Amino acid sequence: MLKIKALFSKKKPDQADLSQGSKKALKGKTRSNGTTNKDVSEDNSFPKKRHQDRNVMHYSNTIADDHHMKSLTDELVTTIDSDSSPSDNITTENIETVTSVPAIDVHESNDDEVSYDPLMSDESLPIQSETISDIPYGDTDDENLEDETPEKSFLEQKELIGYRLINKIGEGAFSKVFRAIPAKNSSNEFLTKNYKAVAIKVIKKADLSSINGDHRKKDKGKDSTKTSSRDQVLKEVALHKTVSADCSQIVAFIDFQETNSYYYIIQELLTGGEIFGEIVRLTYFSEDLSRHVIKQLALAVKHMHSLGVVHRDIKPENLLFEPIEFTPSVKQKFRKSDDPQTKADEGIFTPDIGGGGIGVVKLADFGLSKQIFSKNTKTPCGTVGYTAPEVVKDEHYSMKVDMWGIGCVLYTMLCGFPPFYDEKIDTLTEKISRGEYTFLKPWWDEISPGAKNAVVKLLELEPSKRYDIDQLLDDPWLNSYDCLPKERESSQKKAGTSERRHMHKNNSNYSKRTPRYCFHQPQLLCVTHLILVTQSSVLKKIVWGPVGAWAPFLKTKSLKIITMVAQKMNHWNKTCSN
Ligand SMILES: Nc1ncnc2c1ncn2[C@@H]1O[C@H](COP(=O)(O)OP(=O)(O)OP(=O)(O)O)[C@@H](O)[C@H]1O
Repeated sequence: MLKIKALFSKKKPDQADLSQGSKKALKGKTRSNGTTNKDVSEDNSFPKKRHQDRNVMHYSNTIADDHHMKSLTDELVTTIDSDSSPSDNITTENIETVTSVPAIDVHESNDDEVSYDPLMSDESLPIQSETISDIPYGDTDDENLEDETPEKSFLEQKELIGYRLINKIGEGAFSKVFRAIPAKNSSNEFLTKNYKAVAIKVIKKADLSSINGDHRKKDKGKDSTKTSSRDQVLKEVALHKTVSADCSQIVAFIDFQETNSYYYIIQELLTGGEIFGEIVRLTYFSEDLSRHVIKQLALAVKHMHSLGVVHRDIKPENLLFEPIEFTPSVKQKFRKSDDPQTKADEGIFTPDIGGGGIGVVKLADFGLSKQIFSKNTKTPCGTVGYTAPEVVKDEHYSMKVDMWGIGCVLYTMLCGFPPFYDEKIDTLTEKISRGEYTFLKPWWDEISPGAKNAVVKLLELEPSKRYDIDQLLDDPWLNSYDCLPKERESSQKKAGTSERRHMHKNNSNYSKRTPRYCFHQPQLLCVTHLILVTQSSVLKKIVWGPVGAWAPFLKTKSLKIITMVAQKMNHWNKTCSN
């Protein structure tokens, strides 16, 4: 089955992902463009709206009634079924009728396009007919002028209604992500109450059809490809909208527009960027900071699983965060494997707030998410290094694949390199299918048995023995705090599940020792960056068609990564020769 969603998500092996993510981290982040963290779902005031531009279709943000949801669901299920290859095991027995997926209200404004909202009355909708060019730029406060002045004139701006693109903040394989502001004097101005700025993922339709290399689709002709890509985007949006409602650990969905040339997914802006970049910056996270991230991720996954939705692409690149003020350590603590010259200070961890500049963490990117309605699904997807063995082995899998992904993230945060890596995709696949990973010395020497136990329970080969999300949330390590006095810790534990929502502090109790080890260089995160930077042809050997399809589109990695790797290798070489 061709998962077109995978094409949107430039799915790639883990280290390819790492390289991609670090590119952004290394070029630095803008952490000053604040937005409130208020969940959009709290605001019921989104108006139903339409505009009369014949070139633009508007998708209102309202939740449709059951009838509408059923018709969209039927359409999506049809899409899934018609998109399946014989090897897929998604049957109608496995798929119950979706009643929880809110439909996207699609309003016809172009005669060539289809309307999906038979129940929406025109009279009930305020008219939104302004275009961005109608909106004056000069009505901003002086202090906000810089934040609100577009960096340049973006092509993508032309067809976008009610938002002003300010600057590009990210790029996927088939999308660009912009920081934008709800335009003043537009019907979106009310959004500024909750969102000073938003993130807009722009997918160019032409790019989707040009990269859709699935031979089955080609056989069906261009139109079916176009329809399938569109359905896939609508499905991603519908799932994003569903799962982000009432969950503050998931990036909020705000709005969606489709125009002649683009899809625009408007979402909450997380100004810190990806957790991945922070792992590269800090080399690894302390146990308390790792907990801080995993707890929030676990709550997001708990919410998704309770809705029957599996994310299927949990990785550090898909965890975004809001920055917090950094408080330097009074005396920086090092692990014995650290290079004191280059190890960045994580700073002081503040309970309920975070540390290392990382505050609120939210799960993003629902391009591979799927609503499953029974235990099993069997669609190959995901990012190779973080993929569960049952997926690699092409067996049935379920929600437990997300638990494996959490295990990979936890492992990576704790030590700074992923649990499974091999230059050769075939060998990597083998390692994953055997669950072959180790707590490598010296990097894992100072990591607590509790943390290791959590990793072991998450990276359990047999899905039925692997932690489920509730077991993870009850894990003793996840609910203990290195930084807190024991009395406070036990009282926090007694407080039960409500405590799960709080963040905890670390004053770091790691011992400071001088490193004198010969490092296993190829296992290290930064070296794996280098390997993939220089040997990207490896990516073309990816076993899965859907994943292979994006391989040629992977971008050349930043020179800065190579420079950083060279510096680190220089240090390791020196250490080895001592
Ligand atoms: N809501 C957001 N707030 C801040 N940055 C974002 C947001 N959404 C995406 N980004 C940034 O834009 C980049 C690309 O976004 P996204 O991952 O959604 O695109 P994609 O095409 O799905 O990419 P991928 O191929 O990695 O799945 C990400 O690296 C992320 O850093």
